Amino acid sequence: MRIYNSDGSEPEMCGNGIRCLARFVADIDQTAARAFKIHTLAGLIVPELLSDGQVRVDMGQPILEGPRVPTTLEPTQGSTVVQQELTVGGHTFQFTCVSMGNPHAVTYTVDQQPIKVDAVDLTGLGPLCEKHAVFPARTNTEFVEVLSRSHVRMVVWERGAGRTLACGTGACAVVVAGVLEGKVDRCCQVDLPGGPLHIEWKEEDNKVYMTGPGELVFSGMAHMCARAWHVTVANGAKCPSDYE
Ligand SMILES: N[C@@H](CCC[C@H](N)C(=O)O)C(=O)O
Repeated sequence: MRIYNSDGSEPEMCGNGIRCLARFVADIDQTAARAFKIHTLAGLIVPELLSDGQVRVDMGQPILEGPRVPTTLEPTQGSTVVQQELTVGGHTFQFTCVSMGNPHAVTYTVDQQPIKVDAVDLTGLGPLCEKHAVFPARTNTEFVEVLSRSHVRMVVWERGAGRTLACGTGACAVVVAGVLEGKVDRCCQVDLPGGPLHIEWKEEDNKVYMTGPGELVFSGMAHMCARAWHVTVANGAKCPSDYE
């Protein structure tokens, strides 16, 4: 799977995208397997269709070493950046930095107070975080409110895409960061503006598992460039006119 942000940049992974891809493949080929191994720039990712229609995804192990996230923020726990202070837009945040193949900066506090997501100035702060010099590959930024140890709310400013309704890799990073900060349990519901995701960071294998929906919203046809036709033809179309 390859994916592009709306600014044209190519991220390593997309949690929403991989659930949608699994749902799409299963819907167009009812005989297809119920679990898929999908190569991404973040490595092998394994989504599985559940009997209740949800998609559970083995998202792999989080990357926690600061330079590999990447961030130049000073590590606070071994090589991991946990609750490191950074002032952005006149406010001080405590960022925990996690890579799920793509980089995330997660904060549960603003000016030493717990975040209330409804009060976050996402369009003001998001671009400043995304392009801050301490994030050399830019970053996705998650602002999180704790409802209980097994339930949080988040809003996200995505690298290359801005405000979005949901971010699967972001929800995973939020739970990993929350566990590292001692704020949430390893199994946690994450409410996003687009709906909830269930995240588990398993102690046994150190992998993060994401469960959520993938739903058909619309279907349509598009004329694609010559390069894209190779993909379509390889998938069985006889000629471009099949799609006209
Ligand atoms: N903007 C992200 C890539 C997309 C993430 C996605 N929304 C998700 O669901 O994980 C990036 O540039 O890393």
